[in-house]
Amino acid sequence: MLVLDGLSLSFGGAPVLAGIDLAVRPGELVVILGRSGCGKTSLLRLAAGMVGADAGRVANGFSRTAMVFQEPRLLPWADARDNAAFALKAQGVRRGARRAAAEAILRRLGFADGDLSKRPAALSGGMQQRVAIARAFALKPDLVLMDEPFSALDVGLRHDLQSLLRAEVVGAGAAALFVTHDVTEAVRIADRIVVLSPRPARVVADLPQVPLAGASDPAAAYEAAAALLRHPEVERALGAPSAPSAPARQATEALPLARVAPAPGR
Ligand SMILES: Nc1ncnc2c1ncn2[C@@H]1O[C@H](COP(=O)(O)OP(=O)(O)OP(=O)(O)O)[C@@H](O)[C@H]1O
Repeated sequence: MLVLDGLSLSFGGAPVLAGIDLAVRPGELVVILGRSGCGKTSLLRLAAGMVGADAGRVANGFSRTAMVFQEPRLLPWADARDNAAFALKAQGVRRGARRAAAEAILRRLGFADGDLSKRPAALSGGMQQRVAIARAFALKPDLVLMDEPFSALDVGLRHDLQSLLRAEVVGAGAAALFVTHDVTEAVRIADRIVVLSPRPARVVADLPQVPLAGASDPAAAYEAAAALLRHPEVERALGAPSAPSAPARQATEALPLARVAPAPGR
């Protein structure tokens, strides 16, 4: 289990996180949802042990933690296969075995023969991000920390990878802590959605969900997102307008979604 206990953090005296309590259990995908700049990445970096908190503590009982960042952070001189195999090298896995493992994951992520030996400069942004995801999954992590990993991808690929994340990571019994500001993404993948307030971030809602990734009805995610936004504390935290009267609410039902969710094809 990963336990974040009373985490507080400031930058230059300005509070960013104000007493965050959160637990992530094996087999659970927890989404952290909050407005841009509210402190989501900072919280993930604390969870990863990359920075220390001003107060509180992080207890990580998982044995293999992998992280996927917003940007791919690939080695420019190494091809896709070697980049995806990189973390296995540090674990002492032999070259042939680690390249085979990396290749298998890259193929599941949609890589064709000709792409496996391309260097990052010859890959699209979406392909580079898939290499970064393969690098994390190759470790067979029991905890994955993901910082808006799909935000640069087109909507079809994003949906494929959301389903794959649930199947490969959560389906294998691992846990994931996933940061996003996209409400529809949150309802597609989450077992629980933890909503943060604007700076300084506090947990304002911690809501169980039935994840919709792979659901055949594309409208289901929008309906679930709209339902989430009807929680007053969620609506306030995500910056939607204050609760309108019933007739006004009907007239503007789609408006908060347009503000917090990416436009189709982004
Ligand atoms: N190293 C740093 N030094 C000073 N301020 C920082 C540092 N890192 C983050 N901040 C500030 O802390 C606040 C929270 O940043 P953070 O990146 O955690 O937010 P976020 O919710 O992940 O944002 P986004 O959704 O835009 O990625 C921001 O105001 C940011 O400018």
